[in-house]
Amino acid sequence: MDSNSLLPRSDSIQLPVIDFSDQTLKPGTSEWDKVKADVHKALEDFGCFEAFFDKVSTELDKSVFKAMEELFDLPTETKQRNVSSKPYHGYLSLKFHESLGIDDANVAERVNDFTQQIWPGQGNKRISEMMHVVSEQLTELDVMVRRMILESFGIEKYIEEHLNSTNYLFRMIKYTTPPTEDVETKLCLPSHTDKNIMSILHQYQVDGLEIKTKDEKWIKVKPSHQHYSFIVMIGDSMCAFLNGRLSSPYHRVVMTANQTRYSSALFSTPKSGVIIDSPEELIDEEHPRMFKSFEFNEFRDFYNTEAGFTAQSTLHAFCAL
Ligand SMILES: O=C(O)CCC(=O)C(=O)O
Ligand SMILES: [Fe+2]
Repeated sequence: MDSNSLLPRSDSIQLPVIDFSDQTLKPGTSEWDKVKADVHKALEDFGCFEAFFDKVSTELDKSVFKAMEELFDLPTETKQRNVSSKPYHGYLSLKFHESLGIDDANVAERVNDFTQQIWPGQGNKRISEMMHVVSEQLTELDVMVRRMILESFGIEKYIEEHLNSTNYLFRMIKYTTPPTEDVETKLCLPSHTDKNIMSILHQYQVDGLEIKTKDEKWIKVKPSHQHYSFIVMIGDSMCAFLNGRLSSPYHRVVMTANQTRYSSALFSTPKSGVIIDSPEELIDEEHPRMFKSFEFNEFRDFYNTEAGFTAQSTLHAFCAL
């Protein structure tokens, strides 16, 4: 892996690749500042990038994949025990995908609560431990990227408050290909922006993720099919916090291969009660305030209404001034 990389692979619309594998990558070093500049540029251009992060070992990656197969192979009634008081946090089954969620996935007891839901009374120590470890490791990537973003906007003083304002949801997703020859209708997950702060996506061998570029073109994301490859993406809450200086990209999942696709996502999400408000440093004549301040649950509740769900941009419809 090339630590200096911001590589458009193969052609000009490939997502930038940024390497976070260097163990010595620490705030204050020249390497950190270089990666930070790459992160800022990639997020300005695409709202996302591919990260190389080899802290997640190939063994762990394989085990997580096997555990996901094992979990999704369980009877529907068993999976339905994964309930949550928060929307989109428990078991969901839609036409061409189903997902399971672990809230506070970087906290060992909470991951244990998840396996206790699935296997009441006994849990599953092996799966709890691996899901906890992978979530903890990805949390480090989330923290590095968010630290770099705030530094790159000169708002370092908010870093600790910002990092403490979120928790982590780990979601596992299984997709099946719609039985049709028509690529257009092979849409497994419709176009959306993520509502949270940041998302770290990982897929297991089968492609399908597409991103809409600023000039409204859908591009297929072709991550390098390696255990250390992740797509890091801005969510609406980060866009609002940054007064729109970085945008959350529209993305969707379209599958053409007749295969089952597994993916996982670590979502940093504002904690209940946290008010998302742009710092005054990001508001000036050239950048007038774009969004009202809001509490995340209100925003998510709006998304669950007809108006919120069908809006061209839920964020703009909810809190444009
Ligand atoms: O499966 C993927 O690659 C994308 C998942 C996604 O966009 C989501 O869960 O919000
Ligand atoms: Fe998404």
